[in-house]
Amino acid sequence: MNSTFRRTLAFVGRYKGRSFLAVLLGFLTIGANIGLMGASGYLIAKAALRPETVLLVWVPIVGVRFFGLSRGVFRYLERLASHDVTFRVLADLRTWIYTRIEPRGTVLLEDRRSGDVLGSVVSDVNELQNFYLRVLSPPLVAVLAALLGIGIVAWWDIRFGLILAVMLVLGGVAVPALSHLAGRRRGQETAACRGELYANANDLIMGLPELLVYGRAEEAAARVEADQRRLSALQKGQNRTAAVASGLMVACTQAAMWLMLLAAIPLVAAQALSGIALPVLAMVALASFEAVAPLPQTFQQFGGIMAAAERLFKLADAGGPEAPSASAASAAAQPLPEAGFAIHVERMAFRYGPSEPAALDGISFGLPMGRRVAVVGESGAGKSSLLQVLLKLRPYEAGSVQLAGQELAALPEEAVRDRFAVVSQHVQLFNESVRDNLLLASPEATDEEIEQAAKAAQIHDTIMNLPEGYDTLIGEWGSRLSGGERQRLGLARALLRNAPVLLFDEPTAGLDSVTEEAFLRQAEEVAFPGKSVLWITHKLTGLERMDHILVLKNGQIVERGTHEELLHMQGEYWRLFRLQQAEAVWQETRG
Ligand SMILES: Nc1ncnc2c1ncn2[C@@H]1O[C@H](COP(=O)(O)OP(=O)(O)OP(=O)(O)O)[C@@H](O)[C@H]1O
Repeated sequence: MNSTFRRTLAFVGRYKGRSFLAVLLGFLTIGANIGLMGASGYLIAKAALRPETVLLVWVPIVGVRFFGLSRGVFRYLERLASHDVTFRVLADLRTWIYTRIEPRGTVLLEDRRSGDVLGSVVSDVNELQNFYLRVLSPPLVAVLAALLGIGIVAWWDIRFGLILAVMLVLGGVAVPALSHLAGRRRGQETAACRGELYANANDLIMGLPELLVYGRAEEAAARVEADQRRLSALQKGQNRTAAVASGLMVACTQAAMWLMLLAAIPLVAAQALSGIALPVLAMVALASFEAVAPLPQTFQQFGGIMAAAERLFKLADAGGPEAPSASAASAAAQPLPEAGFAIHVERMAFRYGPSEPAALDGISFGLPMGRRVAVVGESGAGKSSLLQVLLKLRPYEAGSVQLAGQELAALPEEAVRDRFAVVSQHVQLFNESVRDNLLLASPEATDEEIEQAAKAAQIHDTIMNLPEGYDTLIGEWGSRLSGGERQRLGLARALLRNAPVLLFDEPTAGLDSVTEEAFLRQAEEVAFPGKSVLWITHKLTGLERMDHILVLKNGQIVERGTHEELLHMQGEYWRLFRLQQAEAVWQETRG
């Protein structure tokens, strides 16, 4: 918790000057209120004594006007300054978290549920806007303003200062701290209950068809209702605690005023104190409580804000230590050729973490320019890991990976990714127009180039049948696309990119054999020519088209050769091939 606080504080630390200005303005606002109340008390008392000339009350009248006006101005400036600091800190945080997760974006999304990542980035960063506004600034302002109030009353008599100090600590610190302690367990239960309610409601809505079919919908709805009832009860309890706390705070404020009067009246009676001091003391005591009024929120929100910061830092740290900057990596690197370069991998090893077993070990192969190499293997063999290393999403720990004779580790990430086009199993479509979705791969492509790519990938006719052709928003249409159509859009995207190396990551997973064959044919006709192709798959279909096949098992290459050579060997490849054939026959007879 301590280090989280310090790390969060460091973001505010960049704006020390502005932060202190905001605190100073906060102090001046409350100071003006104390001045206003004090001057008003003095004016009322003085006026009640019917002064002979208005000149005698002229100073307090000016004081009331001055403090009344300046309070508004200070409050406005304080809001401006504190929100300026807050939004600067938020902008820095967002940029920082983005630059930390961007190079490992796909990796992070893979490791966790993408909703978790989004939730963390959006709501946790938002939660942190309260760090300065609710946690940092109010206690500082409170201390300064309370000292001012105490100083003013202590000027008459030190005992008044002591009374006010004790009551401010009671009302501003002890009451909120106690109510926070009393409500903490209930707060945790509420958070857990809310999570359960969301999860159960989500299950109910998303799983409704299955629940209806199995006759369990009512049971699931009852669970959601029970959660809702429990949540309401917990919230009621929380509100009760908050109401008691705020009542106690008001009681402390009033008690401070009465105690002050009780202490002052005997002094007035003994003529040790002027009667005019009475309303001034009472009013200053009341006004001083404005300083501690926001502290209950500080207590309430501190835990939640620190938890949000902790989640964010965890997310940012998930990819390991801060990556060296692109410029540092590129300092020694020559630009990669635009086209036609070979990839060489030599005894490369990779693991996901220091305590993880090697996911890839002793990997050596070459992808000469214009050749087609397939990497095959069962689930968990290490295919995706290899792809991630090649795209520089994960660093290899030993051996060498060279693009055009240059070590991958020394090349800037963008330069590496620029030279690859990826067609993956999940073609991500964004809710933009079809054209914009295709332009993602190559923002400068002309309309003709887009059409050419779509025609080559045989998706042009499908697009032209849409209500607005290439300008149709993907939206609902995206979810109605068949698997084959999605893959063809992905292929069109990759074609538009016009990168020298094409990486296919399980491109035909989930496609039936007819669609798969059509996709393979299109890929071979329009995508392969003139490119280096790395085809990563667990499906051993269409591999006769490849120049070389690597068989991965437990992170190692156990066999290599052409489709025919590997079948002839009757080893791992042959075993996998026969298994898949048997499965296909079984599926057919079942169908
Ligand atoms: N994020 C991760 N953290 C730790 N280990 C991982 C991670 N991802 C994969 N692994 C492990 O690394 C090994 C290789 O996994 P990889 O995902 O590369 O296999 P794959 O051949 O692509 O499998 P699939 O076809 O199922 O995607 C496996 O033992 C897997 O458990």
